[in-house]
Amino acid sequence: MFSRPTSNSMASPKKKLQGLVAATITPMTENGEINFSVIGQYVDYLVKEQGVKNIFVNGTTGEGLSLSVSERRRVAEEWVTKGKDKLDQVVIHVGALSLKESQELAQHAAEIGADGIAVIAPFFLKPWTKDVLINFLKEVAAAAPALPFYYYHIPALTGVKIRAEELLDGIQDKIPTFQGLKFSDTDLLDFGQCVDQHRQQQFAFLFGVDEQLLSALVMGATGAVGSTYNYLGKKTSQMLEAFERKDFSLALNYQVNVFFPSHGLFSFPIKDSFSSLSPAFLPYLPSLKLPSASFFTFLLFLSFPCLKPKLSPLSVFPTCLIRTGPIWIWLFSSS
Ligand SMILES: CC(=O)N[C@H](C=O)[C@@H](O)[C@H](O)[C@H](O)CO
Ligand SMILES: CC(=O)C(=O)O
Repeated sequence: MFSRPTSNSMASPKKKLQGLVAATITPMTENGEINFSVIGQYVDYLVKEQGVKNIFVNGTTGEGLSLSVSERRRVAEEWVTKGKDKLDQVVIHVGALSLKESQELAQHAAEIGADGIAVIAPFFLKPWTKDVLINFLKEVAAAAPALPFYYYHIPALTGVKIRAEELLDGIQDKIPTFQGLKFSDTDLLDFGQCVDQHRQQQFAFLFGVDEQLLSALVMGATGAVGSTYNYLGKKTSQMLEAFERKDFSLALNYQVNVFFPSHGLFSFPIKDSFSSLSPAFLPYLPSLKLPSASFFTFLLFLSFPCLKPKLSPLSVFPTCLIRTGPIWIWLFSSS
């Protein structure tokens, strides 16, 4: 499973990023400040309870693009510090609309000792060709010349539809630190072609649609980055083991029964479920006002009591009731 040999093709060889990578949420206090005090606890939870030792910080799930640059820097620092000697790799997402901010974050990630950086395509004034996008990525990567660089392909959110396969063609000539792709899209043909066309280079091919991971394994994924590995890390490892043993029916059973129920749940309800860590940040705050988020949170609570590792289902119930209160009021008043 996820067992490609380590790369020696880049300027600064580092251990290869493989296996499960949890896209961490960013804990906040009720008044919207970052709650740094729980990050150490979060690291221990991932390692001990979920067996996950790689993290992806300030990405989609971490609401990185809703944070200020200074908050992003401090969040990255805290994860690196608390993860020291406990986590294998800490990858920091440093994408931004401003090239200068992105470069600042990349340089900062290198200074604090992160293990890699990832960048999404700028999504407001968008790059309209592959070359324009590559030029942007190249300038960011150059700000951290010793760090492995990952392109974070998430076209549904960025609106940048340049196929990953096209982007990867010749990418190491432009970005010598290019080390892999985080592919958050359902186009498995594009993903499979990326893997197939770069077998020699030993890049990391990290899949990012958790509900489809099994299909991506078949296409040659070497790892997976996702929000659900925060709380389904153990179960996903079991799916990976089943896949490795070629027990495809069991692997499919995991994929369908464990992941399909959570399909379409993005960071805010997932975050609600970790309410001991924080509510969601703007623009999702206050998540209590989002009926669907509250509803899904409730379902999530019922389906995955493990989400609140320190709490018993009984102690979680009043919280569920309070959080889903608006839904019940709405349901009763509209019936
Ligand atoms: C849009 C988004 O947040 N995608 C995540 C990673 O890229 C996934 O891990 C999803 O959260 C996950 O597949 C649940 O739908
Ligand atoms: C899932 C993921 O990679 C992210 O939240 O950015």
